[in-house]
Amino acid sequence: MSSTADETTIAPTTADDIGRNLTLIRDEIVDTAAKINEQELAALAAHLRQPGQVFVAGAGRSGLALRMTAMRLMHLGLSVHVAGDTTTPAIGSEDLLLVASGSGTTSGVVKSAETAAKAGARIAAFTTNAESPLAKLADVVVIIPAAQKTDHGTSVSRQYAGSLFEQVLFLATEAIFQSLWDNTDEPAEKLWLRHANLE
Ligand SMILES: O=C([C@H](O)CO)[C@H](O)[C@H](O)COP(=O)(O)O
Repeated sequence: MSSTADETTIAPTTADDIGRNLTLIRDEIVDTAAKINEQELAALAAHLRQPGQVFVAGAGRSGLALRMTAMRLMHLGLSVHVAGDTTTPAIGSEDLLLVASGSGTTSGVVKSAETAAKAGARIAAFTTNAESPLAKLADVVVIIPAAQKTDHGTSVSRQYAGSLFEQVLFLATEAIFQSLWDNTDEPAEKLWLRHANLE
C-alpha cells in the first residue's frame, strides 16, 4: 500500500487491472465516437476552410486537447492561436473560435465565446450539452454524448470526470484534421516544414 500526501491509500495495481481498464476505456471511446453526428463534424470542418484566423479555447483537459488540434491546424497552414497565450492577438469578425467544454458552462470558456460573438467572430463548439450556454452561443455545435465532469456514477461512463469527453474530443479533431489534409495535395513532408524548429 502507498499513501499520497492527503492520505489516499492506493493498493497494488495488477496487470489484470490495467488490461480491464484499457478495455473499458477503448470500448467507451469506440461507442461514443460512433454516436457523433458526422454532419456536425463536417459543418465544423467547413468553418475551418473559411478565411480568417482560428482561435482555440478550453479549460483544463478540454483546452489541452484543443492545443493538440491547434498544432495540427498550424501544420496544415492555418493561422492558429491559443486563447490565453502571451502572443495571442484579438479575435475579429473574420475569425473562428474553436471551443470545447464538456459541461458547456465553464465560466472562462463561456466568457471567451461571448467575447468572440461580440467581436462578430464565428463560434464552433464541442460539448456534451446542446442546451448549455456555450452551445447556444455557437454557430456550429458538435455534440459528444459523453459524461460531464460532475456526472459522478453515471451510466454514460465509468471513467473519472470528463475523461471520456476529452478522449473523444481529441479523436474527433484528429478526424477533422485528417479529412482536411486528405483534401489537399500537400504531402506530409510539406506540412512538416511548418513544425516548430525551436523545440
Ligand atoms: O480538466 C478538466 C477536468 O479534469 C474534467 O475531466 C476539464 O476539462 C475542465 O475542468 C473544463 O471542464 P469543461 O469545460 O466542462 O470541459
